Amino acid sequence: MWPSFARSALRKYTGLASQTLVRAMSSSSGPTSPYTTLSISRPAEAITHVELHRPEKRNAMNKAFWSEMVHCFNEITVDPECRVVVFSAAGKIFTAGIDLMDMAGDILQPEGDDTARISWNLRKTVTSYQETFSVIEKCPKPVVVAVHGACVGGGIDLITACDIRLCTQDAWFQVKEVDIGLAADVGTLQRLPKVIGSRSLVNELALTARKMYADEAKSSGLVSRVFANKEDMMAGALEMAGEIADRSPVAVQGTKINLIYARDHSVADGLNYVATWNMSMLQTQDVMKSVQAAMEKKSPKAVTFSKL
Ligand SMILES: CCC/C=C/C=C/C(=O)SCCNC(=O)CCNC(=O)[C@H](O)C(C)(C)COP(=O)(O)OP(=O)(O)OC[C@H]1O[C@@H](n2cnc3c(N)ncnc32)[C@H](O)[C@@H]1OP(=O)(O)O
Repeated sequence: MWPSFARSALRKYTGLASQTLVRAMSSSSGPTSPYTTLSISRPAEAITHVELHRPEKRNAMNKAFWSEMVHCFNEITVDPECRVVVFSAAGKIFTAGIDLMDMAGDILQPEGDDTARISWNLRKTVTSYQETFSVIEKCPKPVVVAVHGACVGGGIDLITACDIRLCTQDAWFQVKEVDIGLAADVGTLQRLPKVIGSRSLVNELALTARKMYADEAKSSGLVSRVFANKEDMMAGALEMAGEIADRSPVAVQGTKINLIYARDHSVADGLNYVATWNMSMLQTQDVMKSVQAAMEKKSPKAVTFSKL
């Protein structure tokens, strides 16, 4: 049975029976065309659910995955019906990271006639894999990621590119790359230090590949909430996504873009950027609508915002 807050959230956002949505959120039958590794659904208005869907291989990231993610998030970026994304995984765990069978050729036997060409091709491969997760960050719609079970290697690259991280009590996280002889190269080493406050802890995790469990993930700031089980987590993720979707998309998307800009620049540069941003965006009708609703003590849900 779903917790009461989840049932009320589900009713609030859709008016549909909660059990229908539970099924839509958590038991997709397989990948959604044109994808072979992702299942895409719309569990509630303005919310897109992206689910990793290779459960029999523990959602290992095969060749198809690396390009499907780029296609998927480019579509979401321009989809005016989507205001927020919930990202989760089907099956026993979140992900086992890179598919060690399918990807070995690209990494271990790169093509090219000489060292320069082999190196150049390998560089192109790495930068294209980086885009698989950078698209999450470049997408202006906030992404709430919900992790259960293991989140290994490439999984850390993925979740550190998301905006809000949730996990279950049984979740564990592992920066596994040193164990397979490489320096992580698709985002973990760049983003994890910006997520976790302790540089020492980041270094420890990346250099030893030790597992970090849910409680430490919470206390270190990797995740913001821990749930007893996956069902509760998906309800919590959907409720949070609903809170975001209720608000002005101009405000929400501008907030994501400015938070990421501020992370990567000085305070002075960030203030300059947001001043220029808001010299346009403050002119949106959404400000007047939102202020009026606040004055009338109405919730943002009561306001109709134009699509963006
Ligand atoms: C330029 C490249 C940038 C990217 C770099 C990324 C690097 C990384 O991701 S490093 C991390 C690599 N991953 C691993 O080392 C994890 C390996 N897997 C495991 O340790 C376990 O599978 C796991 C603890 C995650 C789950 O254990 P469980 O007992 O639940 O499952 P298994 O019986 O082990 O596996 C079930 C089937 O899934 C296949 N599988 C699991 N992981 C992978 C993988 N990483 N690659 C390919 N296939 C994987 C496993 O072979 C089983 O398949 P089958 O035998 O056909 O049933």
